[in-house]
Amino acid sequence: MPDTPSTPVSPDEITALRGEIDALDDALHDLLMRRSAVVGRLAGSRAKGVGSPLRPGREAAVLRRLLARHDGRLGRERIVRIWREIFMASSAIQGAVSVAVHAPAGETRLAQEHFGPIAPMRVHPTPARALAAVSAGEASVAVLPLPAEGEEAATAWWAWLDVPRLQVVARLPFMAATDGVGALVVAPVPPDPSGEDRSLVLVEAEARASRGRIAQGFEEAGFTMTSLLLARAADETLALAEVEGFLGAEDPRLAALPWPRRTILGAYSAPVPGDQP
Ligand SMILES: C=C(O[C@@H]1C=C(C(=O)O)C=C[C@H]1O)C(=O)O
Repeated sequence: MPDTPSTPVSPDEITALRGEIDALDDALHDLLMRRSAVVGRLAGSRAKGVGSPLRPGREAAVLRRLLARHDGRLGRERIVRIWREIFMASSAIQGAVSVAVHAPAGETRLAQEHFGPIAPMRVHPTPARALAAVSAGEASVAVLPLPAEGEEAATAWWAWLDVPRLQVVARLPFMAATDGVGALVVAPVPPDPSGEDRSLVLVEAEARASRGRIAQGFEEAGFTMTSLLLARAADETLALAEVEGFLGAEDPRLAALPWPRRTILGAYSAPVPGDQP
């Protein structure tokens, strides 16, 4: 409910308040122009090398820092929305970003919220087609459904992701959602750490390995697991674990897993709490 002022505001006061807003808009606009000039220097410095301009981990770190200092009447979710637009405007300065989506459960909305309404977006009938568009350079990223329990190992996109050429770099939405819809972003570049991350590890376990046994394997190797899902095939069980932290290929815990085939599919920022209802 909007607040209703207890005393009426005089026309003079309204004019003064609007004048204050105009001055603030000018200041915001000046800052946005200055910010884009700095982004342009970063892009021109070659510090970022070639390839995708997107740094999902850096974006998450910026947002987390701002949310930690946030105060006042703007909702936290609004701050995320405003900065998503700023990030995408900055990315556009550094190179075009286009999105290939496979969206059986409303993932297109998540993709639009994350990459903005201006980024070219194409919906593909299968995850494989969306990934092929990224491989062919037709799209910068693919947005794919979250892995789900009980998927067929033969068709689950995450079971056949061509890592390290393609990797999971972000999880949508950035702010924890209550409707349960989520998506993963796959890019032809490695993820970058945000400071508070989770990684995806795929292992190939024995055909009849129990969930408890697999979870125990991860725990005994020293991982803190946040989720585990299984895809059964005739001759093996594929297990996808989401674990705490940004995992490097040299992490000794990987070598401590009791299965010879283990692959890091990528990493992303841990979801940030949303607005309190
Ligand atoms: C400016 C950069 O590039 C992009 C834009 C960002 C921004 O506007 O802050 C942050 C991360 C990148 O997606 C950067 O790498 O820092």
